[in-house]
Amino acid sequence: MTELAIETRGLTKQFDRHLAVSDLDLQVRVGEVYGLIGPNGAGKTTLLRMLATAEEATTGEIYIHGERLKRDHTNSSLKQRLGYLPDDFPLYNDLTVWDYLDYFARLYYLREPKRSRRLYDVLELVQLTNKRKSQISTLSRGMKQRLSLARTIIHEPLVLLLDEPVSGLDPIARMQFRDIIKSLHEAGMTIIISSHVLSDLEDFCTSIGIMELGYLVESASLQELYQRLSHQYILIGVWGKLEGLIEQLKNYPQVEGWEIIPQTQKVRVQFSGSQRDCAKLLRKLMTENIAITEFAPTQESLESIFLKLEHKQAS
Ligand SMILES: Nc1ncnc2c1ncn2[C@@H]1O[C@H](COP(=O)(O)OP(=O)(O)OP(=O)(O)O)[C@@H](O)[C@H]1O
Repeated sequence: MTELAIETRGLTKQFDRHLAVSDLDLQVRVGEVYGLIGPNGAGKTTLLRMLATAEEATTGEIYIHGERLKRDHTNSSLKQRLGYLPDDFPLYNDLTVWDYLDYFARLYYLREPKRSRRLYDVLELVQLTNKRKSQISTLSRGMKQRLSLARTIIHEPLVLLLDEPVSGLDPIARMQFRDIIKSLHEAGMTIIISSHVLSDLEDFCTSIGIMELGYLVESASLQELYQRLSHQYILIGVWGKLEGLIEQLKNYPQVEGWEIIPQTQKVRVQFSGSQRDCAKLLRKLMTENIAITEFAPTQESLESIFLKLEHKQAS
């Protein structure tokens, strides 16, 4: 079994009488991008704050790479492995991008020449190299968020905790931010990223957890969710009449149904087979002389899978 980067056991946070996080057992494997979804007030921020040691747990335990994480000063090297981007971290508007990052690098005792090299590397990763001399106040919101991410990873953490990092960003800024997360994932980092919108996370998470009212109500790898709940669809286009295609579909065991798309020569087929079965269907249609112009298998979107889980608030 792959090593766990993050594990919590019975993690609970109570504010007065209110349970913000309730008896939570979370497991995130090394190298995962774990999307934490949940409506406002579900407990995502509180959970991330506890993982980042910014908040004390009422009860329960946290393990990072198998080592118990404590809030006291006994495990500073373990804390160094964490990078935390809160949802409201202030930037110092009067500083330049370079000076800002340099300041944080010094806090982590990075010395020259390593410090400058690290700054250049991080700036390149977040695509802000040409803005290094700009004052922070002149940056766009997307650039500021990428700069915050740069600050979060300056000390090369192994585990990254990101609280709603793309909320409030426009679609292009979101895409740029997502591309950086993908690079960090490829570099082997373990990442938890929260959002109340599933579509923000869908294209790069490897696992998803759903929180509701302090509870982790679902936690699974995307692969498992797809296997459990997804249907595959194949869009098939033909040259000429559709009758020949429909005849073939009627006799094909894994075809569960189809729908003709009006005013086109296309059919949307619901298919229960694997990728290999898909290839077999295509070969069969070709040998039956069906003039295929398009054959596009598509997996059901994560959004519609989540609706089936009936966590409607989260999806
Ligand atoms: N310091 C605090 N004192 C009292 N209650 C708190 C405190 N922090 C959070 N809460 C409560 O705990 C619950 C969970 O809040 P939390 O911010 O963790 O949720 P969230 O899922 O991150 O929501 P959002 O998407 O709005 O950030 C909420 O009901 C909130 O009001």
